[in-house]
Amino acid sequence: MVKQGIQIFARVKPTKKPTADFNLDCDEQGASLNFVLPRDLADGFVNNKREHFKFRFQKVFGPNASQEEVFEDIAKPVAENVLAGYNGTIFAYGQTGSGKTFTITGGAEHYNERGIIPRTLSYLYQHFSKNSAIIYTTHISYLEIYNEAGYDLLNPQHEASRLEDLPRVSIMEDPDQNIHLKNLSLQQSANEEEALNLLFLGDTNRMIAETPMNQASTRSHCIFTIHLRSKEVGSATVRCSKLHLVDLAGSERVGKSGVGGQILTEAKYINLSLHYLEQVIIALSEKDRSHIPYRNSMMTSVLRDSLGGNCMTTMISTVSVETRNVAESISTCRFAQRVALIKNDASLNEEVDPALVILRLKREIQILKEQLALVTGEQRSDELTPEELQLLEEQVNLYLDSSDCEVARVREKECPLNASAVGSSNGLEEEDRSSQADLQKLQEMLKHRDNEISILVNMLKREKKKLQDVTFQAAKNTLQTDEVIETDQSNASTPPQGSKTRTRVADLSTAQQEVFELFLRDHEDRPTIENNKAVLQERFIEAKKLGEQVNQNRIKVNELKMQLKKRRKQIAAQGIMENKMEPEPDPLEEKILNQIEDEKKIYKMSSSRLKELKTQIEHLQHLHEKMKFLKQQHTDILPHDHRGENTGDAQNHQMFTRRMSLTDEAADRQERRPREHYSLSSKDQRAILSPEHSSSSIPLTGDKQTDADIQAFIRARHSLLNSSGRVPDH
Ligand SMILES: Nc1ncnc2c1ncn2[C@@H]1O[C@H](COP(=O)(O)OP(=O)(O)OP(=O)(O)O)[C@@H](O)[C@H]1O
Repeated sequence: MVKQGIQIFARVKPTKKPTADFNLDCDEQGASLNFVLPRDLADGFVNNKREHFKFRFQKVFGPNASQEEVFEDIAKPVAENVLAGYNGTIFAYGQTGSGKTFTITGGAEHYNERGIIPRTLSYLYQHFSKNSAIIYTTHISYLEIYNEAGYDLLNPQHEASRLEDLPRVSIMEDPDQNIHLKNLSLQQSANEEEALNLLFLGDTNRMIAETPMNQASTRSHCIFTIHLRSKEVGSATVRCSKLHLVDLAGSERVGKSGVGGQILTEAKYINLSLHYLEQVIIALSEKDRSHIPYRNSMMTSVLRDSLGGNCMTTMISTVSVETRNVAESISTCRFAQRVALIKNDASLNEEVDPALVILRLKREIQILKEQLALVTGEQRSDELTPEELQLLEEQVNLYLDSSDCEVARVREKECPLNASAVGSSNGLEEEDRSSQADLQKLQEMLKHRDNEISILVNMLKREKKKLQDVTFQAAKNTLQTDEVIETDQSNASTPPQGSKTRTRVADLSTAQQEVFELFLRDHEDRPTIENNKAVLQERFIEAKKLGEQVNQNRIKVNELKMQLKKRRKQIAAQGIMENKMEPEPDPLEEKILNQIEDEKKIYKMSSSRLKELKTQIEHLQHLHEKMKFLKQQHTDILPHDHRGENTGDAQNHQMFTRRMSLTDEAADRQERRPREHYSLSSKDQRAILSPEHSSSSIPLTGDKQTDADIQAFIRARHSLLNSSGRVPDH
């Protein structure tokens, strides 16, 4: 709020006639207007009439001051305040013919004679066009107060008609003592041209008459008002201000005006209303005056804000320095001095856009209705519209995204126990996510192992079949050999070649037996593999169950969390409704929190068991890897064994040797197996297979290719044993 006295200015009308003695003094504080009245000899030599008069103003405009100068110094600052959102008033006061209309509206002859109204309009519209960031709306009203009656000068239907035909304006007052003018039209003007047209229309309708002192005397008070509404783009705040530009009727005394008839009546009314104006001014300038008689006249009622109210007001005293008008001029200056004592309280007229306020209130009502329904448990009977559904979805997402931390913080302040529960449930979520990933990994691993096991079982089946074939072939060979022996025994002369053959047959028979034993032993591995497979399946089933359990836990915890949020919302809404500052402990909320804790315990147990299972499954996987490697070795050898079947004794022996090495390794792997059934002692085998052992000591077949194979096998075996840290005994 700005506390400001009414600014007073004086303007001296130029004159061609001889003038009274007056001068203007200017200093830093303003200017003063000095009058020197000549001593009237008719009053006698001895009289105490005052001869010197000095009046101070903000500024005094001499006879040569231009309209532009007056506008710049008086109207422009007021217009700027109006643009900033303050109310403003400029009123001209002076006797008839002193230049009030010339100053406010301007002369009719030259463009340069444009007065304050057209110049202010021009200034405002120029400002609007320069500031595109602010939206301005301008309305104009033009009120004439003639003989204490108000008329709307801007009614387009009554253009150039008689004053009586103009709409009558009446004053209404609301309980807050705000004045409203009924029937006064507000005409919107989008640009300067439209505003000037309105000014011209109003001026045409004004009551003008010829008086002895002014050929075109305005016989009424006229108030031209610019209503300004400004709003920054994107802002909800609106500024509304008014600028009253007032041209008062002449303030001369009736006796001096030299009029009669209707003009005399007018003069009386003018004098009366100016008298009331003076009374208001005196009342306002006096301290501790409780009652200000604004209601005495229409003019003071309308200008109520401008005089001692929410307005920045400026008065222009128009004076004539012609000798015959000096007394009136002094009277005008005296009046101005009193006006200068009045202090106004101008405040920024800012308000929130009513349309936006309505929108906001509607939203608030909707939210409150929803909260009420939530608290009272009232159900909506109608279905939600798609817009409502979308809005709800957005709100829920927004709440879930942003409110967790906020809620946690708020709850932490309210109850540390709750905060820890929320925090722990967040931790639970993280654990849950990592366990889910573990579970998935384990499931994949189990699937993989399962496939491997079935491949191994198939391989074992194939091997079994092949060994059966080999056994069958060996039995067949034995039968044939027996036949040969029998034939040899029946011959008296047995060549040395025959005894050699028998020895070979005996060797072959032993090799076949070893192969058979190997088959049996390999066959014995099957239960181990089957057992491992069964254990793996068991673990898999358990892991699957636990996975489901963990999932159930997670769903349950989420449900409980939703319940918790909903409950807290209800409690908060209830608190708002009942205006409770502190939230009371809620048993239901406690119950939900306990349930969350229980679920958390179950979850932790399941989670740790899943970890155990993971270790076990990894161990089993390791065993299977080992078995897979051994079986792979076995499978690689088998094709050579088959070659042995076809190529005779040497290949059979090679097969035997390889089988021996395999058996040896299998024996080491499976310590539980008895070694007695080997046809060669373990020591003998090692001696044979040791790399240090000279190649000549290894029983060779005589076939170059086969012998090379045997040597390569021995080297490979040795390097394998070395890499696994098992160096054979020497
Ligand atoms: N400063 C000025 N410069 C030139 N001419 C002026 C000046 N002031 C007034 N006049 C002229 O004096 C005449 C009377 O002025 P004006 O009509 O403005 O007086 P007024 O105070 O409005 O009188 P009324 O109260 O009777 O309406 C007009 O012809 C106007 O052009």
